[in-house]
Amino acid sequence: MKIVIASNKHELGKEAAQKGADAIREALENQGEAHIIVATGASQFEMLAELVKANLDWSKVTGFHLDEYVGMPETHTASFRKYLKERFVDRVPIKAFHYIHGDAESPMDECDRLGKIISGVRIDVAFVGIGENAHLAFNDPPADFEREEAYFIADLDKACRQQQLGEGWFASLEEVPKQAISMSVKQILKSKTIIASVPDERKALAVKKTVESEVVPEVPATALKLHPQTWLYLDKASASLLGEVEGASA
Ligand SMILES: N[C@@H]1[C@@H](O)[C@H](O)[C@@H](COP(=O)(O)O)O[C@@H]1O
Repeated sequence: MKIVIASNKHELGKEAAQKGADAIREALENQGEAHIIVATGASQFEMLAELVKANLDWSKVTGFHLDEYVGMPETHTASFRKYLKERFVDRVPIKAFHYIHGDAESPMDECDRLGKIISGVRIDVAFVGIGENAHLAFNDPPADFEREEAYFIADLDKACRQQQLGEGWFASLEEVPKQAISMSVKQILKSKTIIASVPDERKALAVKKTVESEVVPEVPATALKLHPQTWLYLDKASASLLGEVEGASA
């Protein structure tokens, strides 16, 4: 895992977006098309704001949605579809974007539908975040690193729901859904390049555990270390609890 420590979250956004755009460009040059995974959350704000400015042939890029709450209508302020639409999809002339319909009548069928679409597709870049509990998408601790399905229904525990509430997308804990449709760890790790954008002090402990612990299900984001092309973008605040990190560039 390569670690880059930027001076602040805006620089982080610029550097992560540039790395991602370069990887997309390379895929376009080599294969004539590119497939990407896009995450949501406050941690992706600056990166996405820069990525949409990248000079790329977006008409040859297809996107996949990382996770969404079960039962969530697209109009809700916390909807990840709404977020992706407003901050990414509507801002670039992208070929296609495969949203997770959290409010599908059968969430299981929705997982199967998306699983069929993504299976066999070469994913060039996955843009992800890491939660305060070190989750990856909604692979909460302890995460199942061996899960084969591309998408699954995750039960969200109180700690996870509390974190979502803390970010300000919901008015009360009762409003935070108890389930989500999430991409699996295995599916995320199939991506050729993984770009994890993780700014802010509230992530400092999760970052420390991710970097310093062994690869363990109790710290889901440690799975990123199994991948040879993971780039972890931090700012000074999220890196503040790290000891001397070998190979980190400031
Ligand atoms: N499940 C989502 C993930 O897709 C996101 O990458 C991560 C970090 O979120 P945030 O950036 O809001 O801290 O946790 C959220 O809850």
